[in-house]
Amino acid sequence: MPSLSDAFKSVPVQCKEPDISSMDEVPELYLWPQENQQALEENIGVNIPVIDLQHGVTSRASAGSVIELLRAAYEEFGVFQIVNHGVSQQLLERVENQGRRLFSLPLDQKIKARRSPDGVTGYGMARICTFFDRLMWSEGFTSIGSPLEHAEKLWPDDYQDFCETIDEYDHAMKDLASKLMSLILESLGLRQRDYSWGGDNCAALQMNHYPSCPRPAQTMGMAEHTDSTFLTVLYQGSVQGLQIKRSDGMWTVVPAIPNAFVVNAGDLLQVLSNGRYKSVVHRAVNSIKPRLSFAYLWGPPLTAVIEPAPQLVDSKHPLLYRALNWNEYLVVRAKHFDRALEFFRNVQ
Ligand SMILES: C=C1C[C@]23C[C@@]1(O)CC[C@H]2[C@@]12CCC[C@@](C)(C(=O)O1)[C@H]2[C@@H]3C(=O)O
Ligand SMILES: O=C(O)CCC(=O)C(=O)O
Ligand SMILES: [Fe+2]
Repeated sequence: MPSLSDAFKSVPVQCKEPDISSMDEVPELYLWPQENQQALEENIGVNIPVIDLQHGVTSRASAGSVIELLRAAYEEFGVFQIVNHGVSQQLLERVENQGRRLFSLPLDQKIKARRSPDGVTGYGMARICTFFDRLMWSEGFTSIGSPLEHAEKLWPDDYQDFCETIDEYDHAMKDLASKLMSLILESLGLRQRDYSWGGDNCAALQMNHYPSCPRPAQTMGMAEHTDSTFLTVLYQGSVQGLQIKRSDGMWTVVPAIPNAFVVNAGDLLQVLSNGRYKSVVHRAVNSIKPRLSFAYLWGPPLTAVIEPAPQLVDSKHPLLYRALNWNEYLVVRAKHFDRALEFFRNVQ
C-alpha cells in the first residue's frame, strides 16, 4: 500500500536551506522578475466570498444558503473563506505559537529534521522550489499524521507540546475537511454515499514561514501553483500574503480575516467535478512583517479511483479526464508539476 511519503521517491530533490531569517540583504537568486509582482491594491478582497458555516451569511450584499454560496464561489474563484467553522481560536493560537517556536530555532537545529531528498515530511523549502530558477523567501515543515519523528530531533527534551498541538489540529482539520467535502458534493448534486471510498482519506499539514523581507516587492514567498488535493484548508493568521489568479489572469489578494480559513479547490476536485470547479492557482507574497501559514492538504485514500462524476458528464459537458488515483497523480506531478493534469486528459 503506497503512502503519501512514497510519491516523490521517483523524483528526489535536493533543496538548500539558506538562513534567510538572518539576512538583511536579499541575494540576487531571490529576486523575481518584476511582472510577477504587480501590486494589486485595487483588487484587495474582490468579492471572494466569506461563508458563515452556521448561518450562510456572506461578505456579499446578497445572503444565501451555504450550498448556493459555496457553488457560486467555486464556479467563479475556486476559493472561499469560512467563519464560524467550529475550530477554536485557542487552538489556532496554539498552532501559531508552535509554528513560531519551530521556525525561530537556529538553522542548524532545524536541519536536523530536514526532509530527505526522496521524502515528503520534515523541514525544508516547499517541494515546488525545483521548478523555478529563483529561490522563494520562505521555509516550511511538512507532517503527515504525527510529527513525532521530526519533533524529537528538533527538541530532544521538549517535543510533547508540539506533537500534542499538531495532533489536535490534525484531528480538527480532518473533521472540518470532510464536512466541507460533504457540502461540496451536495453543491455538485452528488450523493455523499457514492464517495465514501472505504479507507482513510489522506492529508498533509504544511507549515509555512515567510520571514520578514527587506525587499518584498521583488521576492516571492511561494511561487504560483495549484494544490493536488480535493481541497486545502489554509489558516493565514493576521498577516496578508495569499493571492489567487482569477480566470482573467489578474492576481487578487485574499484578505486575512481573524480566525477564518481559506478553502482552496484542488486538482482532484477539478477531475471529480469534470472541470466544473477548477483548482485555484495561488501564490504567497512576502512583506516586511514575518508571516506564518498552515495549509491542510486533504485528499482521498491514495489508491481510491477518482474520476469525473457520471452525473456531470453529458453532451454539453464531455468527459474531460480519465480515472486516476492520488498516488499516480502525485508521481506525475513530481515530474511535470503544473502540466500534470494534461497527462490525464481524456482523449476521444
Ligand atoms: C499531500 C501533498 C500535497 C503537496 C505534496 C504533498 O505530498 C505534501 C506537500 C504538499 C505541498 C505543500 C506546498 C505546496 C505544494 C504544491 C508542495 O510543493 O508541497 C503541495 C503539494 C501538492 O499539492 O501537490
Ligand atoms: O502561505 C500561503 O498563503 C499559501 C501556502 C500554500 O499555498 C501551500 O502551502 O500550499
Ligand atoms: Fe498551495
